Amino acid sequence: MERAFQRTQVLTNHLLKSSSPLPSQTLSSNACLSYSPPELSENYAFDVKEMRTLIDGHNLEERDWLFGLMKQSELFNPKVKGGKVFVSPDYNQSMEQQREMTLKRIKYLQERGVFKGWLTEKGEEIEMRKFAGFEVFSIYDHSLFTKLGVHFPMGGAIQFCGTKHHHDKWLRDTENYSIKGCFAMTELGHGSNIRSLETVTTYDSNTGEFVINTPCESAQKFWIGGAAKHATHTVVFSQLHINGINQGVHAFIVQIRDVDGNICPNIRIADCGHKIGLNGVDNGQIWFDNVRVPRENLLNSVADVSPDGKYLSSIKNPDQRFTAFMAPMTVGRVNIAIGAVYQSKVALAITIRYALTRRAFSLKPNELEVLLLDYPSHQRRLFPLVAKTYAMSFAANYLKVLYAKRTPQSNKAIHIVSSSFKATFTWNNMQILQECREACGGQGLRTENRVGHLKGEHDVQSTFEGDNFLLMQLVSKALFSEYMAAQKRNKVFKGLGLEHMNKPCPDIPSQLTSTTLRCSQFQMDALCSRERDLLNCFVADVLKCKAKGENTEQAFNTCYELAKDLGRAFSERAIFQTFVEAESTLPAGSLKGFNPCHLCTRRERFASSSAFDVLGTLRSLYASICIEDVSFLRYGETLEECNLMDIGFSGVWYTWERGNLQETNIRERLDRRVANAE
Ligand SMILES: Cc1cc2nc3c(=O)[nH]c(=O)nc-3n(C[C@H](O)[C@H](O)[C@H](O)COP(=O)(O)OP(=O)(O)OC[C@H]3O[C@@H](n4cnc5c(N)ncnc54)[C@H](O)[C@@H]3O)c2cc1C
Repeated sequence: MERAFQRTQVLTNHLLKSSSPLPSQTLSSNACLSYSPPELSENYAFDVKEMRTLIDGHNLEERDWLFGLMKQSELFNPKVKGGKVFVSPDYNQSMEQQREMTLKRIKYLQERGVFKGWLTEKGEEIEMRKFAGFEVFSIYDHSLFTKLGVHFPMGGAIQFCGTKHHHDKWLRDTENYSIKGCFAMTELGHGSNIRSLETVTTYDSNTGEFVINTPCESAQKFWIGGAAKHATHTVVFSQLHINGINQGVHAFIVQIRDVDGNICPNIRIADCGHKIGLNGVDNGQIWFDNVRVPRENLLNSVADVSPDGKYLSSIKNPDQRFTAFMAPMTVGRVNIAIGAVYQSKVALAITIRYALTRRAFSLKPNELEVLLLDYPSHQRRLFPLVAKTYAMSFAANYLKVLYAKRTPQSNKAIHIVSSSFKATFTWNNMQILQECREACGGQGLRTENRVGHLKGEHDVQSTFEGDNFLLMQLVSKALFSEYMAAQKRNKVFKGLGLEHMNKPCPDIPSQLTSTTLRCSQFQMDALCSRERDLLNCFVADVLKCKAKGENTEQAFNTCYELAKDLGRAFSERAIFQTFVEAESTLPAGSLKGFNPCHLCTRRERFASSSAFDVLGTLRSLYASICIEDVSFLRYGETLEECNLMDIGFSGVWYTWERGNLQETNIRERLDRRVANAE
């Protein structure tokens, strides 16, 4: 017995020791474990604050205040490391705990006045404040971002689809979170195809009430963020049947829980359960069993029903009415797009810091192992993604302003640009997260290091608020309509950046020197040529299909591949344009005219390149990634043009890497390559 006790004692001591950190004197510090944050050891050749002002773009103080609020509260799990406070969710929490935590965080922020004016004030300033807020939430946690991203759009639907009595009745309570909102559009049977929703609402003129019903299982609302646990109200999207005529999809405010959180009569709710990410959001299913709501709960800015049951709308065309209903919903898409940019920034910041710390292999015997970021292959993996993220930042800033300053005339452009940017940014984001995960090796898989975890959290971005694939098709269809309208009325292209179509096709210079390749005009010409080429091909192919008897939808279906390429070409040209515009607004100074890659200031081979201009280099890099696109090669008019584009890509890289080869004639390299190939 005593021996057994002794053995247990020995084992207990052993286990206790092995679970505590190893005593430091047993291991000497090794170069591969020493870490100094780049901001301490690197001599930045540019003004970091100036760069932040440029890429964050607006409401910097507001953002810092929000970060400060998070750092002050235990709810945001603050931890002090190296004299700095870091906040991040506790990744060990269960789904239920994460949901409760998200709710508590929202309440904490609300009590400190973060959402003040978000629904009750109007104008550009408040819109930009909201965007800044969403960007900060997205840096912290996708669940916080998304839970607010379904609550405030419900408020937005009331704001835009409702009229004064809705505003007076609902907006203040929604803003101060005494009403917790959700947005019930998707059904089990219909997600992308919203026009075919199966929920049915009829009007009872005897009581002056609408009656909302889920007539079949496929009509149950599905995936509704906030519905499973917390939401008290929802905006329901439903077909409106008046006197036996279906007037199409309309939106109604419905209370689904009372103040104590009990589910209201004739409503059934189920939980969608655990997801691959975003578990701090309680997604739910909802069934409406002939739920009655007052006539006033129809959001009636576009259409109304009179007390005696007459359908009234100034928009007679059902297609236009549907578009008018959906127009205010673009804000969700804008928010997702801007959130994706910040996720890319988070992942790249973590990965590049890791690459500035981690050493692997020596190139010569007995030499210090090489830092990951000193490997050209590692630079090649990460720097194009940095360039992409800068480009997306400028494009996001443009999109926010476009939305904040919206007018009825700009709604179409917002719809098309937000669709294209949402799809492009979220796809880019997933590509960046995957590359970053791999570039962090095994550490990328540790949840605490965020990068791998973010993949699961953000995967849904390509699906909600419009499936990316379908959004890109929508963009191409819109471009087709622009083209046909311009031709039919014999008018010039105006808007969406398509004005280049009014000019002759740009010339690609025969002598492509590195200076030409780095010139923004050449890059813009190249991207415009690709867009022009694809748009011409797409229109020609759709018209050919129609001539063979297909209707327009069938023709779009047949030409899906061109539609996809055209959507991408439009996006990349539009994004690039915002880069050039952002650059042109800057005075020459710290951000124009320093080392091409501040991440590499201590690398010898960049030491001689201090005359470079970081934004110009990142812009060239972004252009080169786009120009590399296979579809450009496929649709280039001549073989020579294709090859020029091909060499354009390597040329930009080549000059960037070598730094001082300003006068290299890239054509010579092309000729050599073509000769070799033959
Ligand atoms: C975590 C999460 C949260 C969500 N939150 C909400 C919410 O709060 N409120 C809400 O209303 N909804 C919400 N949704 C639903 C979301 O908006 C839908 O999932 C989305 O609209 C896609 O619909 P679907 O899932 O039915 O996909 P489907 O429409 O079935 O699409 C499936 C695939 O088919 C493809 N496809 C569809 N049609 C075509 C076509 N014509 N041609 C070629 N390909 C096609 C699509 O590209 C897609 O890849 C949420 C979803 C998730 C996963």
